[in-house]
Parts: sequence; C-alpha cells; structure tokens
Amino acid sequence: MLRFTRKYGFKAVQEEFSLLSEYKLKCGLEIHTQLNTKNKLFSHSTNDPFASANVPNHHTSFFDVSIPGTQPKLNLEAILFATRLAVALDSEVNLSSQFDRKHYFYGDQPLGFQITQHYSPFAKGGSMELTNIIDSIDQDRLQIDILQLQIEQDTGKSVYRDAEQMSLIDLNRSNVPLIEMVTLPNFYDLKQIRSFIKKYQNLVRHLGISTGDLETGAMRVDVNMSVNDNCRVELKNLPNTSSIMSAVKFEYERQVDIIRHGLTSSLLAEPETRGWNGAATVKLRSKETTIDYRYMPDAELPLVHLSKEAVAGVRASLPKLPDKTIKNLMAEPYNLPLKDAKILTINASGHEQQYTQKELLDFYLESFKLYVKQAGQKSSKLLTNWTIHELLGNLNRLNLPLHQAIKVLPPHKFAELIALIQQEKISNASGKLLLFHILEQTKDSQITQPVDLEAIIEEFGLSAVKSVDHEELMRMCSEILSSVTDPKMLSGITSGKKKNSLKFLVGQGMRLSQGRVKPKLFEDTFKKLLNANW
Ligand SMILES: Nc1ncnc2c1ncn2[C@@H]1O[C@H](COP(=O)(O)OP(=O)(O)OP(=O)(O)O)[C@@H](O)[C@H]1O
Ligand SMILES: [Mg+2]
Ligand SMILES: [Mg+2]
Repeated sequence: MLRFTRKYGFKAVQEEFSLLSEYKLKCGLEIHTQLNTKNKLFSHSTNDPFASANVPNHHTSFFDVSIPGTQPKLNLEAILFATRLAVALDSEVNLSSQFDRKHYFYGDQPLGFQITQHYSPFAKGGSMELTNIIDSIDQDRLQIDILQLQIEQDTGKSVYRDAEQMSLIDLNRSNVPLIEMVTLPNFYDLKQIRSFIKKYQNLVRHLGISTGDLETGAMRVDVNMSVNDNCRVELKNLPNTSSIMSAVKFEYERQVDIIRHGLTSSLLAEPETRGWNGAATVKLRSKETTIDYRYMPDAELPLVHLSKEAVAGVRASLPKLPDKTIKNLMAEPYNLPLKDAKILTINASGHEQQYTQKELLDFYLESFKLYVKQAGQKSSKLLTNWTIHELLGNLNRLNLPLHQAIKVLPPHKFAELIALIQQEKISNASGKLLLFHILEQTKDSQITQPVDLEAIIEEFGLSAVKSVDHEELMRMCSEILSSVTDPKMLSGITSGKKKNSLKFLVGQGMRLSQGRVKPKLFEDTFKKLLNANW
C-alpha cells in the first residue's frame, strides 16, 4: 500500500492532476449539517457547540451525558428546520418517520448507540441542479439527485493527548441536531463536487438552519468514490474544501493505479473507509465487514407524524431560493451581471459582522425601486455599483452593521443620494465623501434619524459647480494656469505632444474644487483656454 501513498505526494497531486477518460470517476456525497436550533435534539440543553469550546461539558444535560434512566424528548424546532430543507430540495417528506438506534462503542458516545433514522428516514428523493452559468461547472447543467435526508444526533468529541497517553471527552457537541443528506452517485468530476458543496452550504445559510461552516465542523462532507464501477471507498474527516479536493484527487490516482496494476481483487475488493492525513488517504477501516450496527427502532421515541398541511405551510413560508433570485436579478428590470447578482444573493461567509444576505438584498431591492422613480431605470447600474462597491466597501472598512447604517441611511435616502449623483447635483467624488461621512457619523453616535442630505450638502458646500456656472470654473482654471512655471508644458498641451500633462492640470482642478467639479468639465475648459484642438 505504501507504494501508492509514496508515489503521490501532496504536491504532485495538486499540480499534475487530471481525470483520464478511460478511468471513469463516480462520486456520491453524504453531508452532515448541524442545525442551529436553540436547544439540542433530544434535550433542553443549549445548542451552542462553538461558543464555549473552551469550557468542555458546559452545554450538557443528564440525557446528553447518558445518565441511565434519562429519556429523549424530541425538539420540534429540529423537525421544522428539517422540513424547510426537505421542501427546498424538493424531497418528499415522510409523514411518519422513525428514529432508530445505531450501535457502536466509542468514548464520545456513552449511550452505546447513536439515535438516527435508518428504516424510515425523514425525507426521500429530491434534487439540486448545478448549471454552468450560476455554478461554473463545465457542463450546461447537471442534476444531482438526493437519496434521502435523515435526522440524527451528533456525538461528543474526543480530544487526544498523546504525550500524556490520555484521551479527554467533551460532550458539548453530544446530541446537537444533525441532518445527514445523501446524494446518489451523480458526480463525475471535481468541479461538480466543489460547486455542489458551495451551493448546499449557501442553501442551509439561506434557509437559516445552519451556519454551514466547514471549518467549525458545522458541515461535514464524506465523499464516496469509485473508479470504473469498482468498489466504493468512503473518504471521511475532511476538514475543509481544499482537503476534500486534494483527497479526491489523491484517491482517484490511487484507485487508477490499483486498476492499472490489475490489483482490484486484492486492493479494491470490499468497500472501505479512508481518512486524509494532509498528504494521502489512509485506511481507517473496511466497511460493513467489521461493524454491525445492529439497527433497531428506538422504543423511547414515538413515530414523527406530520400532516400534509404542516408541510404545505412550511413550503409556503420558504424564502425565494437563491437560484431564482439570481435569475430575477439578471433579468428586467435589474439586468445585473452574474457577478453582482451573486454578491447580493450568495451567503459567502466572512461578512456576518456587517449584514445578512436577506438584509442586503432587501435594502438593494427597495433602494432600486425608489431610485428608478427618481432617476429612471436606464441609469440603475449606478445604484448597483454604489451598493456593491461604495456601500459594502464602507461598511466593511468601518466594521459597521448594515442594520445600523439603515437607521440613518434608509433605502429612500440612499436612493436620493445616488439620484443626486446621477443628476450631477453633486459630483461622484463628493458623493463618496458624503457617504463615508454619513456612515462614519452613524458608527460613533446614537443618531437614529434619517439623514438630511440637503442640509449636509449645504453645510459642507458640496453642491456641484453647475456647467452653466462658468465664471467660477474659469477663475479656477486661470488660477491654476497662472501657477504653472514650465511654459513648455502648456505649449505641449496646445500642440497635443504632451496630452498627459492635461491630466496633471485636471488633478489640480479637482484638488482646488475639492472634487465638486467633474473632471471632464476641467478637461474641456483647459483645452479651450489653451487652444488645444485635439
Ligand atoms: N458505486 C459508487 N461509487 C461511488 N459512490 C457510491 C457508489 N454507490 C453508492 N455511492 C454513494 O455512497 C453513499 C452511500 O451513503 P449511505 O449513507 O447510503 O450509506 P453508508 O455510507 O453505507 O452509511 P453511513 O451513513 O454509515 O456512512 C451515497 O452518497 C452514494 O451516492
Ligand atoms: Mg450515510
Ligand atoms: Mg457513508
């Protein structure tokens, strides 16, 4: 076995990987997602496995630590969250699902079994579609079918202290609700896997049922893979997207090598589970042969009965799904490019401090509506650019939450600000100053009233010099020209040999006018004054 692992070091896998047409890859995913319900799945403990990571066994009740005689009590919020996910994936919710015990012995599972759904899972079927346009897969579209969704409890965590030959157990995670989503083996290249994970992650965030983070373990992806329909190997313990991708590449090359050497009957004879050590996949155990889980219905939990009406109610309350929103934003009246539509729709993590995706999208849609009323639809690109670049840029720079900014700059004020820029009542540069000023003030004070834009524009003298206000413009230009000490520069501009020097003069003008005048106006005036006819 070492032969294979030695041969494919981490680097080689990263740099030289390609799928070979005569060795067909087939993959299916099992994704475990922790639900962010208030309480745990079968107890009233707070469901907060991350916040108190430094205080082991804090979020536990007698049931979570498996004191004999304690009994599970189902948390209905977990059922609601699971229903949201099932409906969003077009899965068929099982109107009477059942909990079963999966037996195995491990320190972080003191009950001796995990409560899961084996015989009659929560939902079956459903699908998620990947497309070239939205998800950047190589194919036009690919449907990933879903086998089932099951609800189960998470286990505790073992912490190994090798030096002291000790393993510690933290049961904060014990009994946190999980949904295991199992796909059919529909994937046949790496981009499809990566895109699916991203999309699924975005979906659970969008539905508000999980943080979806791989880094914290809130989402855990197991990859099942086979080559040319040989035995499947399951890859587990893959902490982030890059390990998932590296592990799949490594494992593909390992399996191809086994097939090439004619060793399938000894090395790919039975399903096995492998882990990832950062450089190679390593065998954890062979499947099925060693573990008999002795599944049996949990006698302490009744069947979960749901009415059709309850499921229909959840369906009706579902927010519009991200793909649909992206499509809407790319069509009339918004006409956004894909990149912008994604920024307003996709929950990439990292901006939780500033806004939720819904807050941002709602803000944009409302501002759009009000802006179009004032400035017309033709120039709506300006509003989009200001939302995505200026507004988000400032929120990020100031570490200011959108909901706080909205108090001072609600959609109608933001729309008004952008309309003022569009109508050239203030210059672009003044608009930037103004926006930054408003947001900065918001951060440091208790102001909760919408801003009075006209008053600030007046106070700071930001009104744009109008094109007709010739006199002031001429005065500024003459002042700048008279301060130029190099006459060659001016003659160079006149003759067109030193066109770039004109930019220098315009820059001086922008400084003198504190950005209130559009550069183009300066450009035209200087050219006129210098008799430059190019
Ligand atoms: N030939 C195959 N090649 C690759 N993947 C496969 C193949 N056959 C099945 N799979 C995938 O293997 C996974 C099986 O997951 P499932 O949860 O049903 O069973 P399991 O892995 O045996 O159970 P456990 O939940 O204990 O890991 C699915 O994602 C499925 O798509
Ligand atoms: Mg499974
Ligand atoms: Mg599995």
